[in-house]
Amino acid sequence: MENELFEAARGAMAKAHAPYSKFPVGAAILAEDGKIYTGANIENLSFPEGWCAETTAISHMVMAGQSKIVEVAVIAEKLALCPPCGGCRQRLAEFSGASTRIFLCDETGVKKTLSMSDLLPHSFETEVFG
Ligand SMILES: O=c1ccn([C@H]2C[C@H](O)[C@@H](CO)O2)c(=O)[nH]1
Ligand SMILES: [Zn+2]
Repeated sequence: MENELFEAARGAMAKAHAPYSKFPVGAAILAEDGKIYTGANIENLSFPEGWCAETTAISHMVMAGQSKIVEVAVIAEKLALCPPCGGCRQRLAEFSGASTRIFLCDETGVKKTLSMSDLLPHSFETEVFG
């Protein structure tokens, strides 16, 4: 599944809209239903209005009715590895467990595997919202 997720993330990266940063990113999420949901970064001329590949993939997963992430793969065209940004770590954590695996890929495959708790230790938790 690791390899399938890598291929899906790479395919998603090809759809990035990143004319400003020229930094295409692709993400693929394996959800509880066994399906893969993909995303790419989508930038905007008004720079802060763009968003990340992981965020697009989460949107696709949620709109398909899924709320549990099993595994994630992320790939960028121009970096050896592309660990999710802080905001995406928080968004991924919303639908993950501490041991959910995140595969950091380059163009040849999975290069590093981290857990959600590696990426976001001491994450925000509260019982205030039930
Ligand atoms: O984990 C990351 C980090 C960055 N980006 C995007 C945001 C922006 O479009 C470009 C450069 O930061 O890469 C992602 O999609 N995911
Ligand atoms: Zn991000």
